[in-house]
Amino acid sequence: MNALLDLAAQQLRADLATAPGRVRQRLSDEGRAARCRTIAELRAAAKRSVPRPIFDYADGAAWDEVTARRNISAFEDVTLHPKALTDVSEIDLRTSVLGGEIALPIIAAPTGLTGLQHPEGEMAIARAAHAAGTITTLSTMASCTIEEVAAASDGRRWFQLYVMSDRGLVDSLLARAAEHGYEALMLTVDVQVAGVRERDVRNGFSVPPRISLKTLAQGVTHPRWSAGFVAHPRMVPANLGWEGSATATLASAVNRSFDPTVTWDDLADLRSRWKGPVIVKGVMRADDALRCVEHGADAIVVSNHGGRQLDGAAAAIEALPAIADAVSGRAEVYLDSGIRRGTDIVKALALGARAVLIGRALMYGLGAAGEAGARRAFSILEAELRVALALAGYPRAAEIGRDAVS
Ligand SMILES: Cc1cc2nc3c(=O)[nH]c(=O)nc-3n(C[C@H](O)[C@H](O)[C@H](O)COP(=O)(O)O)c2cc1C
Ligand SMILES: CCCCC(=O)C(=O)O
Repeated sequence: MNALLDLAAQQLRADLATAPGRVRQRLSDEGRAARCRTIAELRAAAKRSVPRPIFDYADGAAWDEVTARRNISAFEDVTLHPKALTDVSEIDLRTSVLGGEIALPIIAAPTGLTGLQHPEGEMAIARAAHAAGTITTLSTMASCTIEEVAAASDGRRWFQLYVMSDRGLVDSLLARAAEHGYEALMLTVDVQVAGVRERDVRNGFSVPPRISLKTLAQGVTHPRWSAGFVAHPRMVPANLGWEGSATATLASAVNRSFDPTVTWDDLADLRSRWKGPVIVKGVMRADDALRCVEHGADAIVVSNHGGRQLDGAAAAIEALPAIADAVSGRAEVYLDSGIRRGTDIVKALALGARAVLIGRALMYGLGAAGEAGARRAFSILEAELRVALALAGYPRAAEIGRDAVS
């Protein structure tokens, strides 16, 4: 009995001695990130951590959000057919994109106004992507500058372009991206005009944020987020000269500055001017994919912008097989929109994608726990992908094919 009590007392003393360290760890970004075991848990943590309008900007989608939900449910409609008795002692996630190897077939999607989730914004995403051995894509609407992200982390970087009516601005963005080592240009073609995200409308989401009693109350109830925001307010896109501009809804700012006349001629023009690879993002039809190939695109991203643009559009995973068939190896095909699980990635690879891009998974991670949270998003998906490939009987991610799914 006495021996037992001694043991308990000893353990209690040891626990108390390490308690401050453990409390610090629990409260640290690393601790918060580590407690999230799934992308869904990162989402729940982000929802608690950042003001509601900022969570809604990332989480929300267009109109009834039907396509956003369908992006996820359509993965459930794809069935895996596991192959028996293959040696899965070594799982190889490597693949090559645009002539270079990446450690896993997951790339950071371009996201605008990322600095609202966390002041390190796209710098944190870049560090997390590079730590995972993959590529980061910087948005035209990024909160951090082209130069800041280039300086923040060594690794492969792509630059995503929205064609603005001010073509001088486009020229200067391209020149800065090329000068700072962004190897590929990703032209996004599904924001002809701003999609209507009703959560943003309801929340009065605007750039720069409008300060009201309601937003102040949000700030008070999210003190960790507020401390970051006050120290490094990243209120507007950093590369467009919008500093000091009057508050406007995101949709009206986009509709004022993006060029709705963009056509295939502009793709041809960009193709001839950009020296590196060109990727077209937001392709949902086989005929468009073929036209991209004819225009010299090196890669396309099958994407409906995470359901944030045309509600009612098909899920990206539904559009993928016909596009992969039409392209038939003449350009690389990637997919985004709805990736939340390792099995989603297995399904996308099986249906013809060489890699996937992730948008919200990283936004949730960043909102929940900054760079540690973004790293966590990569590590959760990587771990799930490893187990899913082993159980599917395909030890090499690059070799999974159509026979694995129906
Ligand atoms: C908060 C947020 C901002 C985005 N900003 C951009 C952008 O500036 N440029 C772009 O091409 N796509 C943008 N997207 C779309 C993503 O690149 C990607 O297509 C989408 O997030 C994929 O769906 P997922 O979030 O389900 O992974 C954004 C997405 C989110 C969630
Ligand atoms: C409306 C375009 C702004 C940035 C973006 O692409 C997004 O929020 O999805």
